[in-house]
Amino acid sequence: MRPPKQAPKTSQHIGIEWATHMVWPDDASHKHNRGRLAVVSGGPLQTGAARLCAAAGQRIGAGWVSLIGEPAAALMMAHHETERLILARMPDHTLLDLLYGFDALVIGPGLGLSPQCHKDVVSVLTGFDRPIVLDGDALALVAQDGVSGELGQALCARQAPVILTPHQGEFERLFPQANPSVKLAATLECAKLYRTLLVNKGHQTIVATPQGRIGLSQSTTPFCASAGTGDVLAGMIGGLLAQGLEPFDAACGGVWLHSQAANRAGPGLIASDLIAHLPDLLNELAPSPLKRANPPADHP
Ligand SMILES: NC(=O)C1=CN([C@@H]2O[C@H](COP(=O)(O)OP(=O)(O)OC[C@H]3O[C@@H](n4cnc5c(N)ncnc54)[C@H](O)[C@@H]3O)[C@@H](O)[C@H]2O)[C@@H](O)CC1
Ligand SMILES: Nc1ncnc2c1ncn2[C@@H]1O[C@H](COP(=O)(O)OP(=O)(O)O)[C@@H](O)[C@H]1O
Repeated sequence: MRPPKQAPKTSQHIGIEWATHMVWPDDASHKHNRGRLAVVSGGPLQTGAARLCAAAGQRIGAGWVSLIGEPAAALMMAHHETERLILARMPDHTLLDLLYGFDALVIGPGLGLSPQCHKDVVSVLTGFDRPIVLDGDALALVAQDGVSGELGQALCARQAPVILTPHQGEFERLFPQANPSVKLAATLECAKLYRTLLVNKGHQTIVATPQGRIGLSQSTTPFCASAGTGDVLAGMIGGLLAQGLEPFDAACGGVWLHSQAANRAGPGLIASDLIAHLPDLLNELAPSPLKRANPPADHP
C-alpha cells in the first residue's frame, strides 16, 4: 500500500483548543488527588534528565511527584530537590513495589542501558497498570529488542496506555524501515506496529495513535533543539496523564504547552526555561476564579 500523501481526515493541528482538556484544582483538591507522578532516575551521575522531567510534571499540575533512584542516585537527588519526593530503591525493592499508588510513570530519561534497566522497563510494561511515558534510554532498549523482542512484545500486549516520545534518531532506531521523507506515514505505521501512541518529535511533531488519529504541531522555535527539552516534554505529558487526561489529549496538550513555552523563551532557551514559563501560560488558560491575583494598583 502506498503511504498517504496528505494528512488523513482524522488529523488535527495541535492548537490552543487542547487547553480545554486541562484539569484544574477545586476546593476539594489536595496533593494526593491532583495526580501522583513517578519518574525513574538513572545512576548518580545521570539524575539531571529525570529531575527536569519530574519538575515539568509537577509544574504542569501533578500534585505529588516522586523521583526514584538507587541509593547513590537518591542521595544525589536529595541534594538538589525540594518539592519532589525522593524514593531510594534499596536492593530488596522491586520497581513495582515503589510504584504502588502512583497514577502515571515516566521512565527512560537518563535511565541507562544496563540489563537491570531492561528488566525494569519490562516489569513496568507488564506490571504497572497506569499510564506510562517511555522516553530516552527506554526507547533505546525497545529499539535494541525490536518489535519481536521482549520489550516490543510487552508493548504490543500491554492493555494500559503507553506513550513513546522518540526524537528522530530514536524513531529511526525503533522503526528502521521508516522512510524519513514521509514522516507522517512512517509515524502512523510505527504506532500500528508497536500498538502504542507515538509522539514523533522534531521541527514537526506528530502525535499518532494505532487507530490512525493524528495531531500535528510545527509551531515551535528551533531554539528548542537543546539538551533536556525532550525530558521536559516527557514530564509534561506524564504530569497531564497523572491528572487523568486521556492519553491522546495528554500527548497533544503536552506538545502544545511545550511549544508555547519554548516560543516564549526564544533565543537562549535551555530546558529548564520551558518549566519556568509554564506558570504564566497556565495562568492565562485557567478559569477566571483561579487566575493569579493582580497586585493592587498602588502596589509598589
Ligand atoms: N540533563 C541531562 O542529564 C540530559 C540527559 N539526556 C539523556 O541522555 C541519554 C541519551 O540521549 P540522546 O538523545 O543523546 O539519545 P541517544 O544517545 O540514544 O541518541 C542520540 C543519537 O541519535 C542521533 N540523532 C539523530 N537525529 C537526532 C535528533 N533529532 N535528536 C537527537 N539525536 C538525534 C544523534 O546523532 C546521536 O547519534 C538519554 O537517556 C537522555 O534522556 C538527554 O535527554 C539530554 C539531557
Ligand atoms: N529544530 C527544531 N524545531 C523545533 N523543535 C525542535 C527542534 N529540534 C528539537 N525540537 C524539540 O525539542 C525537543 C528535543 O527532544 P529530545 O531530542 O528528545 O531532547 P533531550 O533528549 O535532550 O531531552 C523535542 O520536543 C523536539 O520536538
